[in-house]
Order: sequence, then C-alpha cells, then structure tokens
Amino acid sequence: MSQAATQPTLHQAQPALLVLEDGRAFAGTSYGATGETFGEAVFTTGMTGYQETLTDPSYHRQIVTQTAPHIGNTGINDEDDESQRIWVAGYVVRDPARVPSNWRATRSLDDQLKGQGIVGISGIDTRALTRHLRERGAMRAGISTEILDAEVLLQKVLEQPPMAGADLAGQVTTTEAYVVPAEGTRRFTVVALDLGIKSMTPKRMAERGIEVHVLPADASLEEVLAVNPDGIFMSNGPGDPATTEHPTELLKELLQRGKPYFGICFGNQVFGRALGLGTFKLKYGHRGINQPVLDRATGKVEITAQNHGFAVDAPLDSTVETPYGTAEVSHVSLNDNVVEGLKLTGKDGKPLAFSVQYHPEAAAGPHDSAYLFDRFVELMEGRR
Ligand SMILES: NC(=O)CC[C@H](N)C(=O)O
Repeated sequence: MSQAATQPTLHQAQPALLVLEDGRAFAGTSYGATGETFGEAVFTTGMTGYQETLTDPSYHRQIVTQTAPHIGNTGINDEDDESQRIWVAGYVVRDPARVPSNWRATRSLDDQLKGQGIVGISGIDTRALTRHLRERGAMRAGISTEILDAEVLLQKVLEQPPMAGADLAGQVTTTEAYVVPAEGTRRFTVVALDLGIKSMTPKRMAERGIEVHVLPADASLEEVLAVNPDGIFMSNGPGDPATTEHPTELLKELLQRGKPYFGICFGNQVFGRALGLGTFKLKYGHRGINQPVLDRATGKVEITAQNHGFAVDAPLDSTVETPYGTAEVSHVSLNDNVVEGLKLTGKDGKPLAFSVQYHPEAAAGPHDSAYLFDRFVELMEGRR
C-alpha cells in the first residue's frame, strides 16, 4: 500500500461531548463519524490491539475508552479484524495518531471509524475518565457532535437501557452455520455456538486438527447433535449472562449426554449457569491484555487478555456437586479473586468440561494460555 493511502483525510475539527449517566461531562473533538451514540462506558488498558478490540462482538453496546493515550498509530490493516465489522457503540481516545505508520496498514483508524459510522471523541482526559469509572463503576453514557449541552444529552443517556439484563447474543451471532476446516488432517469435529465469536478462536482449534462447525446462538439440540461432534464449544459475547436461557439449557442437555465442553468468557458464564451457579455484574470489569490469573492446579500464573463485565459466583474453597459431576473453580484473578475458570469432573471421575473467563485465543494479547486449546484436544481424546 502506498504511503498516501493510509493518510487520514483531513477534516475540520468539530466539537463533541461525552456525558456519563451520573452527570460528569467531557468536552472534546469529534473522532470517526459525527452524530450521536449511546452505550455502557468502559475502559480497556491494552496498549496495543485496538483493531481487535473494536471488532470484538463482546463490545456491542459499549462505549470503549482506551487508557493508552496514543491510538491509531499503526492504522487499520486487512488481517486483524476479529469479525466482519466494528462493534463498539462509541470510541473514546486521548490523542489520535495524525499519521499512521505500519507496513500492513491500508487505512487510517479515523477513516475506518467514519466508514463504519462509529461515533467517537478525542482530546479528552481519558485518565480522569478511567479513574471516574473505576471509582463509580461502568455506567451508561452518550457521545454527541449534535447536542453540546450536557444537561440535554444527559436526559437522553438516562433513557437508555442498562447493560445489566441486556440479552445481546442474538444481535451479534451468525445467521447461517458455517464450517472452519481443520488445518492438515482432521482429528476432531467440534460445534462452536456463536454468542459473538472472535475469528481467532476457530482458527486456534483448526490449527490443532479440529473441524469447527460454527452454529447460530439459537441452534437446537437436534442441530448440534446432527453434526455428531466430539466436543462442544461456546464463545465470548456481549450482554448479561443472566439472560441466556437457551445456551444454558442446551449445555445442560449436552453435559447430560457426556459431551466434552470448552467455554471462553461468555461461554464460562453459560457453563457456570448450567452448573447451577449464579453470575453478577462487576463494578467496572476486567479489560486489557495483562491481567494476571492463577491456575490453581499448577500454581502457575498466566498473563491474560480479558474483556468482561460480569463474573461467575462460585465458592473458591469448596467443590460443587452438580447433576453432571463435581465442579470447582480452576482459575482466579490475582487482582481481585474473581472466578476466572471452572472445571467439571464427570461422575466417572474423568474430566468432562472446563472454561475460562479470559481469552486464550489472545487477538490481541499474550499467548500464555494457548495450552487450553491443547487441553480441549486431550479432553476430547480422553472421551472418544
Ligand atoms: N468477552 C465476553 O465474552 C464478555 C462476556 C459478558 N458479556 C461480560 O461482559 O462479562
């Protein structure tokens, strides 16, 4: 790509306003599309990986603040999208790159946001905003280039639905089933229920000889069984896990039938609910690519990529008896002791299912946890 193609189009700086539901307001400059947008204000601490963050369907209906002050430096490339489009409801940055520079870049971030109609704001004190969200919690917010009166915009923010209670998987899932073929010889077949799946996830399985059948979030038990899978996977995704009735009921049926299971993020929360555990909303969530997690079986610490606002409520110091076997907390966050993983031993004494609240597929983030995909392979092997 020529250098000229990645140069952002020059636009007249236009004022924009960000208002939080508790009335705190930040004046800045329009970034990306103009207009107005609403969502839950959250922050992510990743220093890199903004393209993957923007295209992660888990961020649907969220206004994302980057704590890293310089965003857009490497532009947008044709390889790093995690889905077909940008999902964030709005984007908040401190200091956008004026000239992106990277050998893979094909566009500027500003032009990509404009092209997809994503309203953003720049030039605000993202450190103050982050501290505010950390003290007061994630909350509803709005960004506008049209309403610059904070009182007026606040009224519209207060009309928006909160994230708690939001059932969103159906808004981001694939409409048609599709297959990601195994790389090399096919060793296993897996059904992946798409609750907002990132494209790196089936790829990590395909690399290990797994043929992945990605099914829509409302796929029936019959549709899943028709694939004759060796294992079941449920993905990350947006919204409040307490609203997910269908995936939870489906998973119960599959565990009853002894199907090996692996879940990531939303898939960890669905697994928790299938085991009879509850979920709850965290104050401001975990979002970033350097979150420390303890694997309680090995005592090893993994540095992980995370993006969650809810968590599973499970006892850390005792096991839980379920209709499918004995469950326990396998991983915990070293920052705040939040449940970061679950495992289930079947009634036959052998492993049956496991899940993590974080992102072993990385994209973006460290690869410490890639071993979990190997563990899924071993799990299916052990139950053939
Ligand atoms: N990345 C995810 O899967 C997030 C799960 C859920 N929406 C949460 O916020 O906790």
